Amino acid sequence: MIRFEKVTKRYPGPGAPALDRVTLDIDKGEFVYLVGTSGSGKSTALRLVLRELRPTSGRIYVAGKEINRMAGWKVPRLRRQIGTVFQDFRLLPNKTVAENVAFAQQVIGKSRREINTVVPQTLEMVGLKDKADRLPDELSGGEQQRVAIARAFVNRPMILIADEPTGNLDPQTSVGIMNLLGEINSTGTTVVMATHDQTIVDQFTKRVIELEHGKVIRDEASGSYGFQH
Ligand SMILES: Nc1ncnc2c1ncn2[C@@H]1O[C@H](COP(=O)(O)OP(=O)(O)OP(=O)(O)O)[C@@H](O)[C@H]1O
Repeated sequence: MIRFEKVTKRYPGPGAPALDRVTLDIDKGEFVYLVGTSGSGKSTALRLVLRELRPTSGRIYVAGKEINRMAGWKVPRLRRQIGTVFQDFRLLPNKTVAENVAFAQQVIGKSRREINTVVPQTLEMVGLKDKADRLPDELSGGEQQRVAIARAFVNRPMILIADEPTGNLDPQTSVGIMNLLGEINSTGTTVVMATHDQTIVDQFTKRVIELEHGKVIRDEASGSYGFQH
């Protein structure tokens, strides 16, 4: 589903590359944690998958297509197949919960009829059916993250990218978010989650890919946050 072949990314200026000849393969339906200290290249890797950045060298395939050779007009279609969730939720503050989720469908031209069916279903899935008419700032952090996940999932993407989704949440709320990401993964959506959350990685055991100075230093099918000696 996602394949990096000797991918190097250098930002302008001096210094080591942010990613250095990274090769990895993530299959459809996998759940993968991307771990590593701050600056190790996690966000860079995620942004490359979205084609928000272009690699300096190497090839990146998403769903069998080499995305750097893809014409610019096809990039929106690529991004529609990838849901994104961030640490800071990024909800539209003046729109209600339901409107935030509906917006993701409106921008890709879904009919009102479909939106009226799918948005309530998705809000039910994330446990927010009763809060559809609230504004984001009337919700807890965990609830806001559920809205963000509903918005990312409402178009049933092939891939869900989550960059520190539990970074602003307390441990118990984080567990609820992980259960939800697990549920989404069980529908066949590939989940790639960059995280510093050791407790979560050790509790919800999944494949772990660790980056250090832009290189893959560990890739374990069922790993923990830190290397186990
Ligand atoms: N836009 C940019 N311009 C220049 N250098 C950048 C840019 N974005 C990231 N970098 C550098 O690339 C390296 C990797 O950064 P990246 O954000 O991918 O790391 P990260 O593992 O996601 O870190 P964190 O855990 O803090 O989010 C760092 O050295 C960083 O300073």
